[in-house]
Amino acid sequence: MTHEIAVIPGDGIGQEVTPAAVDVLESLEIDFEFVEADAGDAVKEETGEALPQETYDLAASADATLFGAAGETAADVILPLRTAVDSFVNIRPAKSYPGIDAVRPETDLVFLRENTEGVYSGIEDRLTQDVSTLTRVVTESASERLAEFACDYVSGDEHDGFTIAHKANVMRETDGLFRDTIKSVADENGVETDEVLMDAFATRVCLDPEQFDVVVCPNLAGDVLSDLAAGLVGGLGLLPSANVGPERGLFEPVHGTAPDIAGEGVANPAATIISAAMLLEYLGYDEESEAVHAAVEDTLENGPRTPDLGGDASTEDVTEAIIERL
Ligand SMILES: NC(=O)C1=CN([C@@H]2O[C@H](COP(=O)(O)OP(=O)(O)OC[C@H]3O[C@@H](n4cnc5c(N)ncnc54)[C@H](O)[C@@H]3O)[C@@H](O)[C@H]2O)C=CC1
Ligand SMILES: CC(C)CC(=O)C(=O)O
Repeated sequence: MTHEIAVIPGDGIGQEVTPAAVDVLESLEIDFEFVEADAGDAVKEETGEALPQETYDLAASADATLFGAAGETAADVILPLRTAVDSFVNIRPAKSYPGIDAVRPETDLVFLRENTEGVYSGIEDRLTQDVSTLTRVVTESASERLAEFACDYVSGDEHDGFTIAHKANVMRETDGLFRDTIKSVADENGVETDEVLMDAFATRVCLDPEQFDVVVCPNLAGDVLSDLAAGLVGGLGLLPSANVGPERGLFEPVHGTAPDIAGEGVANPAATIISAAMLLEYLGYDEESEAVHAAVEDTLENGPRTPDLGGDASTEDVTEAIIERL
């Protein structure tokens, strides 16, 4: 069966790391049909639209989407694309790798980030010159859907329940509803949970990441805390993500367009290639997914490495090394 994969490189290093991940997927003998589409700052400059309707429609109908990054228009691109695939959870693993210089080499975390609401709902107003407001939306139904996914995710021997990170001591109604709903679904499913205030989490995870495993968070907290975890493991070039919906998924590195290195051919492709491994797993290619993870891990450990990891290799060198190992 052919799977249609939408490929949306976007801007900056998205144009470098996305083709690298497609090369890796193409090197596997899987019947994928890749369809490329535009989104981001460059297409907005040309056409006036950051997310052309045909790109949205492609993501909404493809079996899976591989996305790179968008620049200033990121919110106008990635948020609707996440909606296009009905992805209610953003899975963000943050782990350190042997051979990589990391602040906390013992880190092995997975963030399950609520992906549809919170402060990302886009309800913002400028009431007067002096006053602007933002409405934060939290629903029981979205929290339940995330909790059910989290319960499923931790079933099996690998995990002992999950941690809920929130700020319900201040945002009593919104984070209170989030925390209470998730806890109640977990209790019904016999899944163990603990909870932590997200500010305390930020300190504790830096001091001792091993006390955490799977962390369920509201949307913005998941974004910020996973970037923080990137700092513990060696940088944003290592953090992949999967936006998962019931029928489709969108896979993207956590990083942005990296304007400081864009165009130099030295962006670390690991985050996007690991995102492609998550895409393979989502579509049921478990063996191929494991092989890609293993090839990336071996390359990270033994080189070549891009400059962000202390090496002097190019994006292309690293991609070729991963493909050779495959
Ligand atoms: N999902 C998306 O499309 C996102 C887009 N952005 C956009 O990207 C632009 C730049 O944002 P920044 O805050 O600078 O974040 P960024 O993630 O683009 O870069 C932060 C730092 O990490 C480094 N970095 C990131 N990815 C790397 C990689 N693969 N290899 C080596 N080094 C890497 C960059 O060189 C930079 O020093 C902004 O316009 C922002 O709106 C930011 C985050 C996510
Ligand atoms: C620029 C944002 C819309 C992208 C981002 O950082 C995220 O939500 O993952």
